Amino acid sequence: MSSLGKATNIFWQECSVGKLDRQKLLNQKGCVVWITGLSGSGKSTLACTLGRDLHGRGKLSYILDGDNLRHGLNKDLGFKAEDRAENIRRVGEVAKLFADSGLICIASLISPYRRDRDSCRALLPESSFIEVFMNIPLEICEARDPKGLYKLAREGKIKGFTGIDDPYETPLNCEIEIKPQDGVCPPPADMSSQVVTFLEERGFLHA
Ligand SMILES: Nc1ncnc2c1ncn2[C@@H]1O[C@H](COP(=O)(O)OS(=O)(=O)O)[C@@H](OP(=O)(O)O)[C@H]1O
Ligand SMILES: Nc1ncnc2c1ncn2[C@@H]1O[C@H](COP(=O)(O)OP(=O)(O)O)[C@@H](O)[C@H]1O
Repeated sequence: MSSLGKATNIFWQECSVGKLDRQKLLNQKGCVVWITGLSGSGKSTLACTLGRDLHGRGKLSYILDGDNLRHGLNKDLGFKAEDRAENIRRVGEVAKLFADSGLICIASLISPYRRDRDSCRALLPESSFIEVFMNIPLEICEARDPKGLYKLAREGKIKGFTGIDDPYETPLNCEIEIKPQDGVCPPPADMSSQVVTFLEERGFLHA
């Protein structure tokens, strides 16, 4: 299998230990839980809670957090649409490798463009890309504003801030939606258990 970019004369190297062997070792199935939503919607909170809950069940996961990756792998990227697209493309490729290693990869990024998220989905085997939409209204995210970024965006001190003067395209085909009930957001433990239940029902928590 290969997908050629700029390089020519490159070949795919097969090895004798494969994904199924690794999954058997870990007693789980590799997949990507892709958490998308506005800044302040609770993506990192869900990612960390889910990571801890999976760890408690003896399941190996790894978190790819947009904010964190922008300190290293993606430090050369800003927030214009093409930079966000490259950000998501890189993280999608890394997530694909983690899933192939047998891990439950938890990616938490705003990932505001549908096309970019769908490209990541297309990298993964059927049904192993699980899109989680943090459907939390802007007013709630803005009221939380833990980093003070919405305030700066409203004051015009940050340009192109998602939800203020930059777009967020809501998912059309997500597997899981997290949203307030009667105006109240589910607590982190409930958000996480919604995802754990999905993973369990779809057989990801066993080889
Ligand atoms: N202009 C603008 N728009 C949105 N977010 C901004 C911006 N500038 C800085 N930040 C901070 O960057 C974090 C989002 O990074 P991501 O890599 O997840 O963004 S994206 O997926 O490429 O859109 C985001 O983190 P979260 O609040 O955790 O979402 C912000 O802390
Ligand atoms: N389910 C929740 N209920 C109440 N507050 C939450 C919930 N999830 C996250 N928060 C709070 O909202 C803020 C933003 O959460 P965070 O996980 O950093 O969002 P994001 O990663 O999407 O920017 C934090 O202060 C966090 O403690």
